[in-house]
Amino acid sequence: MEIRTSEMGLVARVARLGKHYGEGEHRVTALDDVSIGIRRGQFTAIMGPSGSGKSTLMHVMAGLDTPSEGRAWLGDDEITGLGDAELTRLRRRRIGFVFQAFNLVPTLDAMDNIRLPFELDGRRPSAEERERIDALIGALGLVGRTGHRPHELSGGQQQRVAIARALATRPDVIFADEPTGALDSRTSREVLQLLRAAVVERGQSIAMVTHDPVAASHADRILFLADGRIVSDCGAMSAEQISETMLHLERVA
Ligand SMILES: Nc1ncnc2c1ncn2[C@@H]1O[C@H](COP(=O)(O)OP(=O)(O)OP(=O)(O)O)[C@@H](O)[C@H]1O
Repeated sequence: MEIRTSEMGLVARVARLGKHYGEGEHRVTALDDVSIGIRRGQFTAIMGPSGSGKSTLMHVMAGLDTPSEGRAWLGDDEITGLGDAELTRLRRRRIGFVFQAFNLVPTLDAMDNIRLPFELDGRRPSAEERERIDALIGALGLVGRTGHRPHELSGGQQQRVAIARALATRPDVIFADEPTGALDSRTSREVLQLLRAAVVERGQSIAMVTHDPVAASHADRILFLADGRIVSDCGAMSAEQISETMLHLERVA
């Protein structure tokens, strides 16, 4: 019998993953035989040169993209081969997303965007959840902005709404793609501290793609990708050590 993902102390994992685009001489290999797990209660950063496969790996792990080869699990559920409806349900219950393109609904104001995961799950936030949402709005400096629609907010404010939305339902795992990309350094630090608190205080798990060595230095573990493969799996590192590793990978890429 197969060992379950949870018994391995993981919240998500992939095995022998491959992802290709195009055919023949146009074929691009985005992921090449990747086997890796995201550990429960850890903040994992995923780094690597541009085009190394970071976003593809995160999208496959989160069930947003299907692999060409290999298998993927979210918790104990294998997601490879699941239909759209089942995948959507799993994602909604288990995952929070913070993506570069924010993925906010343009016609909804900030508060309704934050409450959207509850709405989609067919329920209203409980009193405790409403309190958590208010605390997130305060911590993210969004007080007074909750009635604004995305186009009335700056890029950084939109990103903070996306972060509040991802944390509001307290999902098992949060997938974040460049969550601090649109933020100034002070707000970045606050966002990273909030993500850390989700891990340390509430035992949630985070996988974060980033180019920023300072952002990655908040992580417990750093995975480095190059040419679609995991080339290094490290514990916490300083921003300087991370920059050096990245320089080395970019030189050999
Ligand atoms: N839809 C697609 N069609 C064709 N090729 C793609 C597609 N998506 C990604 N790729 C290619 O797959 C490889 C990995 O892309 P991916 O976006 O995962 O890299 P990344 O490490 O996230 O890059 P970046 O840091 O620049 O965002 C790249 O060579 C990219 O050009």
